[in-house]
Order: sequence, then structure tokens, then C-alpha cells
Amino acid sequence: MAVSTVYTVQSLNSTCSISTPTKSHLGIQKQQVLFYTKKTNRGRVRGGEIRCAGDTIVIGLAADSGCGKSTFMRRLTSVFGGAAEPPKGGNPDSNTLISDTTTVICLDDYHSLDRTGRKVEGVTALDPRANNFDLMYEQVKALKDGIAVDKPIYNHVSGLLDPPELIKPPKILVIEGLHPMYDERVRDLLDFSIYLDISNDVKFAWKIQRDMAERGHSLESIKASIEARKPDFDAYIDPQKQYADAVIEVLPTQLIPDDNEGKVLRVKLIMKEGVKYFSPVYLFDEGSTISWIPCGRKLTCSYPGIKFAYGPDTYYGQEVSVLEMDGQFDKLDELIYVESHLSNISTKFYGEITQQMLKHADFPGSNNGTGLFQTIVGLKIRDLFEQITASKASATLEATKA
Ligand SMILES: Nc1ncnc2c1ncn2[C@@H]1O[C@H](COP(=O)(O)OP(=O)(O)OP(=O)(O)O)[C@@H](O)[C@H]1O
Ligand SMILES: O=C(CO)[C@H](O)[C@H](O)COP(=O)(O)O
Repeated sequence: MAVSTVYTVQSLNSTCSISTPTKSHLGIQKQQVLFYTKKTNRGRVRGGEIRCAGDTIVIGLAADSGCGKSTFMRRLTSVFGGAAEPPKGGNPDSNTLISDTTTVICLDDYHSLDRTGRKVEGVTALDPRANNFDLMYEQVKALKDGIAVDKPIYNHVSGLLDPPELIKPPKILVIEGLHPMYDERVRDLLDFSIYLDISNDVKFAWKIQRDMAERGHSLESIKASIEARKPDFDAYIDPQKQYADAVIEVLPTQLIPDDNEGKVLRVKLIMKEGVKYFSPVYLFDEGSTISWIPCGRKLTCSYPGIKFAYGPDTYYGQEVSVLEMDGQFDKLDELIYVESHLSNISTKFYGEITQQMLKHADFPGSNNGTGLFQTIVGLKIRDLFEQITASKASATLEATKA
């Protein structure tokens, strides 16, 4: 009687090939070894090796400096559990953050010109000529293919390029910085992309808050720095938002006429339709146009109140769904009321968004749409990761059956 064989992979999170006397590796360059259970019509045998590569999914996060990338990264890492830390025993000025699931690399590390070099050449760090996109592409591709790389480090303290650090392929690689979607080759490696679009007024208010209070800069120098960067920001950074799968746009409130304090914010979550493994969040009824003031018995709102909006729209000629929140929460635990009216949020249990927001109540933006939408995008990324993983697992199983 012929022996029929079914391979059940136990810890499958990638496209894997089976290494047995009868099956050879399928073009795998660097492998991770797992085990499989071999089920034959003579019983179940554990053994052999499953070799995996290309496990890493790559997320791009683009924004100008001081626009909340680090805060977003902390929220994202927290969704996966565990804390993110710089590589152990490495350069204390490393820009990398590693947790169990995620590795966040900062694209400033691909500056090809150091601070002096940029001054001599008369270019800003936003200018593509100050960045090495060939190396960025090669290294992100290698990590995606399961290969460790020696990544350079741009030292923000000294303004110099330091010796490289070893980066191993993680489950989720986040590339954050000024240009994750600028180079087409790098863009094509992204499984999901996000752009933090902070309007000039709000950016200015945040910069003043941080650079004056925490870094002792003068108001004039902050203004001058924003102005000096603006032409390159408009030319090279801002256009990337057309490629993003999700954009978090932060604007001044419309609830206070002529507000110029920048404390109350109107935040939009713009979600592209038709992105594989990503279904946009909706309020009440998918595809409808909704305006909702949730203030009342279940949600405490002081002046100027809270207003939500949801509906379909177009963004750079593409179909999107937009969820908007203007105003801020008084009592964060009451966010559960809003959460219960949102759908497609990819939570694992009732109230997970509210729990995440309460956990990080001290992060900037926790009382408004910036924190809420960053948390939602974090949950959507977890969902995307789990879907890609599951789809690779079933593809592998099919391949091994064939
Ligand atoms: N959602 C928010 N609401 C209010 N202020 C915020 C928010 N996000 C960020 N900020 C302000 O902007 C500052 C910079 O935030 P963060 O460090 O997250 O940005 P970044 O993009 O990582 O900055 P950089 O690239 O310069 O390191 C914070 O210190 C805070 O003052
Ligand atoms: O736009 C930036 C991204 O963080 C920085 O200004 C750029 O990386 C240069 O850094 P530094 O000002 O420390 O020389």
C-alpha cells in the first residue's frame, strides 16, 4: 500500500519548505528551523525540519520630525505586548527599538551625509541627496527575506555616522522616518504604510512645547528651523502621503472659532479602500455618511464638546473611508461608549481600545483623536500581521500536500 503523507507544521508563520530526504529547500537563503509533525497512514511522527524565510512583514511610518512617530511606535509596540528597548549592549545612541515581535528602525540611519557634510553641501536631511536609498532598499529587502544586516547608525547627539549595528529579521519590521515611501523600490517592500500628517499650525505648537520646554530653544530659532525645512518638506516628505494606506491628519479644531491655541484638535483617520488584509474601521453603518455628537448621558464633554464624523471620500484620486474626531475626552474610561459604536476595529475583546488608551493615558494625545486613531491603526497592524501569517501557513500546507 502507498504511504500518504500530510505535514502539519506546528509553529508556522512563514512560507516554509520542508527538509527531508525527499523534499529539498525551495530557494531559501537564511533559515529559521521549526519542527513538523508527519502524519502517515502508519501513524504520527514528530521530526524533521521546516525551514522558513521571508517571515518579516514591513510597515512604513512617515512623518516630519517632531510629529509623533515615537509616540505612535510606543502605542504600536504595546499592542503586541512587551516593551521596546534599544539593542542590548550596543551603541547608547542607537535609534533602534526592539521588542519580542517588533523591530523599529529609524531611517535617519540612512543619512549619507552627516551634520557637517550637509552644512558643507548646503542640503537638509530631508533632501534625498543626503540619504542613501540604495542601501536602505538592500537592507530592508534583506531583512524581509530573513537575512540579518549591519545597519549604519546616525548619531543625533554628535551628528556623526557611527559604526553599524547588527539587525536581525524580526516578525514585524517598522521603518520610520522621513522617507519610507519616497523610493519606489522601498515602497514596494511595504506590507502597510502610514503617514502622520500634522498641519503646520499644530506642528508649530508641538515644536514650541517640546523644543522650548524640553530643549531650551528660543521661539525665533524654532520658527527659523521650521521655515528652513519647509521647501524640502513640501518637495520630498509631504507627497508620500498619496502612497499611504492610512493617513492620520491632525488639524486645528473647528469647534472653537478662530482657535490658535492648538490644544483642541480635529483628527482624521483616512483609510484606503481595497488594501489587502486591511478593512477600514467604520462608525454605525459602513459606507454611510454620519455626523455624531456623542456627548450626553454616557459621555461627559466639557467645552467645546466632541464631534465625530464618518463617510466615504476620495484622496489623491483613490477611494477612502474617513473617520474624524474633533474635541477631547474628559474621562478616558468613557471612551468605551465610543468604542462600542465603532466596527471593524480588530480588537480581541470588548473594550480593548479603551484599555490600551487608559494604559498609556500619560502619552501625548491620549485624550483626543491622535491617541485614539494611533491605537486603532496599531490594532489593524496586528490584524494584518495575523492574516498574512495565517495565509502563508495555509499556502505552505497546500504546497506540502501537493
Ligand atoms: N498627539 C500629540 N498631542 C500633543 N502633542 C504631541 C502629540 N504627539 C507628539 N506630540 C508632541 O510632539 C513631541 C514629539 O513627539 P514624538 O517624540 O513622538 O515625535 P517624533 O516624530 O518621534 O519626533 P523626532 O523625530 O523629532 O524624534 C512630543 O514631545 C510632544 O510634545
Ligand atoms: O529631520 C530629522 C529626522 O529626525 C533630523 O533633523 C535629521 O535626522 C537630522 O538630525 P540632526 O538634526 O540631529 O542632525
